[in-house]
Amino acid sequence: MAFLDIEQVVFTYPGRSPVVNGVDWRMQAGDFHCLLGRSGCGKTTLLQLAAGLLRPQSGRIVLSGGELAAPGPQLGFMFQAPTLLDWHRVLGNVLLPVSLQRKPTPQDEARALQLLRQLGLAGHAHDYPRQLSGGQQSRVALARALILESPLLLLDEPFAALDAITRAELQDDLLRTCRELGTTVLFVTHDINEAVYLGDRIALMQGGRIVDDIAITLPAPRTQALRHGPAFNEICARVRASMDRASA
Ligand SMILES: Nc1ncnc2c1ncn2[C@@H]1O[C@H](COP(=O)(O)OP(=O)(O)OP(=O)(O)O)[C@@H](O)[C@H]1O
Repeated sequence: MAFLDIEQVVFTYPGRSPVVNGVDWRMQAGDFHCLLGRSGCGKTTLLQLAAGLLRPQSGRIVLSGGELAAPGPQLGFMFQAPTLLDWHRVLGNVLLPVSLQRKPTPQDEARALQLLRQLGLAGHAHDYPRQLSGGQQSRVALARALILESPLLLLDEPFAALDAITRAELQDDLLRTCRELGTTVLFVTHDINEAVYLGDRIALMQGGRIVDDIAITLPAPRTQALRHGPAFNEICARVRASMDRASA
């Protein structure tokens, strides 16, 4: 049995043709799954279905053996914009998913501070978001997505707005933290290079369907040097060719 099982899922916005059109996709526990496709092919909609934020018109989504009805603590999210609360300090923002369920304990605070330390923000716990750079705000959003140690993390182009160096650093932070926690990840991107660097598998989406699901056979843990090697470029070319075949 897969950890997250998307079975024959169809979703249509009112007055349009189906945006997700019979998706079958199985994700194994502990794997890093990238969902790659051109703009407008339905990636965000599929992620929102996987999160329980949208309900499929037909088909079903099964998480750990149970049908998914609504978002809950089993899921962590991060979107393209950090969406921090301006009136809360960094620590309060990281603790928000806990605060929505109960009063944070000293252990929760210690965990939040540890995540901030791991993400290079040790000295910023009591700053407000407006005092941070864009990359630092994204790190806070990542810590917030990780605070509940949810078994499934859903990320929608979380680093798209960042400069290349900050983006590479955050990719490594994300990989390291998810490996340590054994998190299953669904990461939406339209960047082939990013998908190959991060993914254990890449699902290609085209016209509302998953048209390929490619295993990435690069060594782990990934290091930035890998990006300059022939194996990396060869896999990028293979993924590109598969995307071109699907859209031909
Ligand atoms: N709330 C909505 N109401 C109506 N149509 C929508 C809505 N959200 C998305 N769509 C349409 O559904 C299609 C798929 O959108 P979606 O955001 O899922 O694609 P995407 O692959 O994530 O795109 P991008 O990479 O540009 O973010 C697009 O044609 C979009 O215009």
